[in-house]
Amino acid sequence: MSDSEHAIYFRNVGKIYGTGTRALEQFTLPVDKGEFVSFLGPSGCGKSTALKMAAGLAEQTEGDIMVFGQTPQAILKASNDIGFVFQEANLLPWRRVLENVMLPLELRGGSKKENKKEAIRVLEMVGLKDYLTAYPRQLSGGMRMRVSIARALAAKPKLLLMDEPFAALDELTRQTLQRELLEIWQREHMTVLFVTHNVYEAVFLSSKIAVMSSRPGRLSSVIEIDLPYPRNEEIRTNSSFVSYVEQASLTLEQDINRRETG
Ligand SMILES: Nc1ncnc2c1ncn2[C@@H]1O[C@H](COP(=O)(O)OP(=O)(O)OP(=O)(O)O)[C@@H](O)[C@H]1O
Repeated sequence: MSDSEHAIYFRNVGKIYGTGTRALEQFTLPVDKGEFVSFLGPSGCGKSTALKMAAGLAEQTEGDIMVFGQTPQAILKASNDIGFVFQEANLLPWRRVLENVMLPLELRGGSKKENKKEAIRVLEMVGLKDYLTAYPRQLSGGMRMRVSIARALAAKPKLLLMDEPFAALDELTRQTLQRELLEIWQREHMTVLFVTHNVYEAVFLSSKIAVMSSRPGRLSSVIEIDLPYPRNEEIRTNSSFVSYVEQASLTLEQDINRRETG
């Protein structure tokens, strides 16, 4: 498979920050187009660093990263193919919901009418069509995160990078948003890279989990999650689901034990 046939290819990637901290080492991971891949690993193992480099917001100090066959910086400059969602919704408080979602489209240019139509389409998709004129302060945390997701989707990214987007939400809201995200992913045919600490979340969402070792982050193992989509709530009690959770937890624990005894 050539590089352009992969959504992302991390090849022997290393990152040493200016402070001397080594965040990643020899990190290699190919991601096929249309996959849903989670990065699962202990705090500080370099998950966010890997995501930022894929977005072109930070640069690796070793190895290379290709996104649809190009460098992330080239993609960032030339297109809106990469969308980013952070743990905080990061909405502009003085802009209404619709205006927040229209912002990236406005920055890109195009007709106001078309931009508005697209913003409404994605807000409908995340279940917020009745809140177009609300301000962020009038929304719950889960609703604000939906706006943030809608804003990322408005530019129709081919690759969506999500850095612990549901970490600050209560468990029920988190589960609802997980289901909604999977529906959107399937409908829009995107590739998703999703950072999480949460083993259950990683198994529920992913077609593949990249388990990372503690800092400097390396790839410990890749777990293919062979559970059919669409995935609904019942799957969480399915015996295969439970054994994937055990497998991922064990891989994480083994790495921590190795570090403590090694
Ligand atoms: N801008 C920076 N300058 C210097 N060091 C940094 C910078 N960003 C991250 N680091 C360090 O790099 C390491 C990896 O950080 P990173 O945020 O990528 O980890 P993470 O796995 O996403 O952590 P968490 O799960 O806690 O969010 C950490 O030791 C962190 O302190």
